[in-house]
Amino acid sequence: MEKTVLSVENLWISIRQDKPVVQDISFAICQGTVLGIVGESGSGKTMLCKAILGLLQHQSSVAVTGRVLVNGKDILKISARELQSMRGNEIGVIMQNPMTAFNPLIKIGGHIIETLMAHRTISKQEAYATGIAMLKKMNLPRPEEIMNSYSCSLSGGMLQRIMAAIAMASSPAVLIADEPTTALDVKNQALLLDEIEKIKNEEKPGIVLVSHDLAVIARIADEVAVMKAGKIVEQGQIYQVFEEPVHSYTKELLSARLMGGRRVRC
Ligand SMILES: Nc1ncnc2c1ncn2[C@@H]1O[C@H](COP(=O)(O)OP(=O)(O)OP(=O)(O)O)[C@@H](O)[C@H]1O
Repeated sequence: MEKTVLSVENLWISIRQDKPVVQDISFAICQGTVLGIVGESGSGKTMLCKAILGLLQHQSSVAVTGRVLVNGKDILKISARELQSMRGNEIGVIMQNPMTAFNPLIKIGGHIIETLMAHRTISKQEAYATGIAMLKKMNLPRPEEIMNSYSCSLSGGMLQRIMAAIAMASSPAVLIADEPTTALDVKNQALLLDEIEKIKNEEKPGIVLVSHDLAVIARIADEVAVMKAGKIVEQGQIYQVFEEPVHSYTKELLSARLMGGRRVRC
């Protein structure tokens, strides 16, 4: 039996004492398993990801209760310093918009070397060589040229795969990917999904993958959770939920996808 790397228990999130935007969510993810999260806009998917990344509990307007255990450590209880070290070391992230993830004034090589040196005891030269190897592993062409480029001169698809490489630099136990393919064209979507599949099979993190695109979830995820209005309304193995949905909202979502013979986003 694979080890549980992420366990979310009875998570509630409220902003400014309004109605909770995440309500009593619980799930667990094992090593090498992908949990896909789907649901309507505003259902709380991104807030859930932010809570797992420990980005919410220190905000005065946000109340977070429950437990988020990464490798057994509760993200919601640890100090800001411990959290900083866990992010990058034990939790990696691929965000939706690669353009905003990189400082436009720092070369890609600078980002990669800084990340590697923050998490490993290595020299700048070793970090450079490791960076080149990481980019090669993500099937990025001409890695030396990429190291010497600024983000504005690279495509969104390339930046997204570079972000995936950086996220995996310290082999984190958990990878959070919130809408990683949304800003990409079909070809770059496929390339990024190839890389995420490779990461899943070779490095075996537990992956939370949020996507509006049910085809993306169907391709990569092992399990799926369907969110509506802050709650998980249905959860299970991908083939089970997609082939025999039980909740009316899941049925609606799946039928909407095929409406008019065209694929639509949920
Ligand atoms: N900073 C904020 N202040 C107030 N409300 C917020 C804030 N951020 C998010 N919300 C609210 O929290 C709820 C959940 O938002 P969230 O971004 O998690 O939804 P989502 O499922 O990721 O949506 P989408 O698919 O459109 O990205 C929404 O009702 C949203 O309006």
